[in-house]
Amino acid sequence: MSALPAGSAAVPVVSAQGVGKRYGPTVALSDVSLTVRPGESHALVGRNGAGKSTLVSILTGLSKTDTGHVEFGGVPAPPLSKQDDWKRAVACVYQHAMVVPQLTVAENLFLNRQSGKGFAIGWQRLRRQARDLLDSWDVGVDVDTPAGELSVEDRQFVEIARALSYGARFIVLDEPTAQLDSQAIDRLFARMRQMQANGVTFLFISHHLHEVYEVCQAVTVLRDAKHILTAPVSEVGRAELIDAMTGEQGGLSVRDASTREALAEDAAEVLAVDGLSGDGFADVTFRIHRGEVIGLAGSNASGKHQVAETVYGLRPPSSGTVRVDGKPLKPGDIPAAIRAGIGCVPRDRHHEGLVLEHSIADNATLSILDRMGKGGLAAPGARYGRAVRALRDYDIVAADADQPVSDLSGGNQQKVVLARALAGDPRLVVLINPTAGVDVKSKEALLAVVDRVRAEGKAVLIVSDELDDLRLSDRVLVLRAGAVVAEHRAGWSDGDLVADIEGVER
Ligand SMILES: Nc1ncnc2c1ncn2[C@@H]1O[C@H](COP(=O)(O)OP(=O)(O)OP(=O)(O)O)[C@@H](O)[C@H]1O
Repeated sequence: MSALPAGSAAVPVVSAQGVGKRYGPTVALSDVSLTVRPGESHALVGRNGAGKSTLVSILTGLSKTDTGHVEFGGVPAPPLSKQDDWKRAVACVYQHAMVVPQLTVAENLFLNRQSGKGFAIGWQRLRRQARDLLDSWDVGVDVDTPAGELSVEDRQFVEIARALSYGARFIVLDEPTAQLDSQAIDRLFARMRQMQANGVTFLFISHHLHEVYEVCQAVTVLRDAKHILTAPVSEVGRAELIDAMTGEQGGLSVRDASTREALAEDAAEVLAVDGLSGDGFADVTFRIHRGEVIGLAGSNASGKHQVAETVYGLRPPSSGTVRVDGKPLKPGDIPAAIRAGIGCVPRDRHHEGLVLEHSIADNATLSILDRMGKGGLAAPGARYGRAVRALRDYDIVAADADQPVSDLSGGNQQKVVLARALAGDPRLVVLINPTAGVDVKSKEALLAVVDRVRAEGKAVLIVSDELDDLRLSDRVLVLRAGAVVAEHRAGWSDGDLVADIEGVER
């Protein structure tokens, strides 16, 4: 396939018409069309399971349509067997790294593309080519760094540069902001605008609708596998967008802790963290009582994740103590934390959260197998029953509870992780970015579940980049450079909290 005709407003960069896709009984896409114009950033939004990733897999040559057809720049998409042709047309930057972590940036960029006769000459040229490529797109990353050591932000830029080096000028960004803090998001958006000005077109997937308004010019909404609307962003209001996504009228409501009754004076203490220090944080002290929610806020470098991960035993502290119900917790020991009554939603559901090839029922009950039957063998009926309840309680879109978790959309996988965290009736729930990848409406449902378990008397620790997640908190502790620098009681204003997170005066 030849390179895309650039800059021609008449010929769409990509045009998908009447696309249909089934997975067994599941209709993932039904008669979906999408047209993306050159030089725009086009948002693709929809609730969890709406079909966004399925459409992306078709637009990037990873899977085949059952019906319909796709064109790039007016030319029919290549057959799936011609992956090099696909690479010249389009690339997707996923939330999860598509680089080989042990290899350097230069090797990742030009892997399998080395030329030059002698080995030594080849390597030098490879490094120079890599540096030239990154310089030409203004990406300030050292080409000798092992890719596994890159920040998420730099890794994404390297992957974008790699796509551009194949000639692709159409790039799909699949929830690119999910793991970035606000400063990194600003940098990403600035870079997107700069690349757009240089002829790059983006398809941008995000559950954060304000980002759609900030960086996109057009938006397409999918719902229940169908195309609902495509319009210029300037012509669709936020409420209308949410209505299109949900098929219902009415906005969102996330309960703010300031609207509920104050915590009882005599509420028992569940978690006591004293003088806790470790990798990336120092001397952190706080308490959480029954029925109380504490939020931890800060940039990605603030140490907030490390504090929470130390509480649930993923990391050993260098000093300080964690006590649950007055009893010291064995440091760095997750099973001990679970036995002490801690349930957690970890930071990365793929590595610490789920057994992807197992069913929803297995995953949702993983933390409580020992309690459901002798020797960890729970009766299949009991597990299935619990899982069916989880599907309902957590708004999980799935064919049934026996479906492997790997078949679920990203947001629905996250809901299974939350179901599992709460399945064991823990005393303390530690939630790290609990609504990452979860659509706006499901987020409301998940936060309502967290509020319910709080009302039942559990203690909750929420670490999140999202202000909506933190609104449930009685108090939000702000960390900067590993230290708690501010505390905000429920009812804080967004501006004040963000100013403290960023460390700027207001
Ligand atoms: N490999 C698969 N096998 C079976 N079903 C699948 C498979 N991949 C996706 N599905 C189903 O297809 C539907 C669409 O999923 P898709 O991943 O495209 O949603 P999404 O819009 O990307 O959601 P999210 O926002 O949660 O990422 C879902 O019902 C999902 O369970």
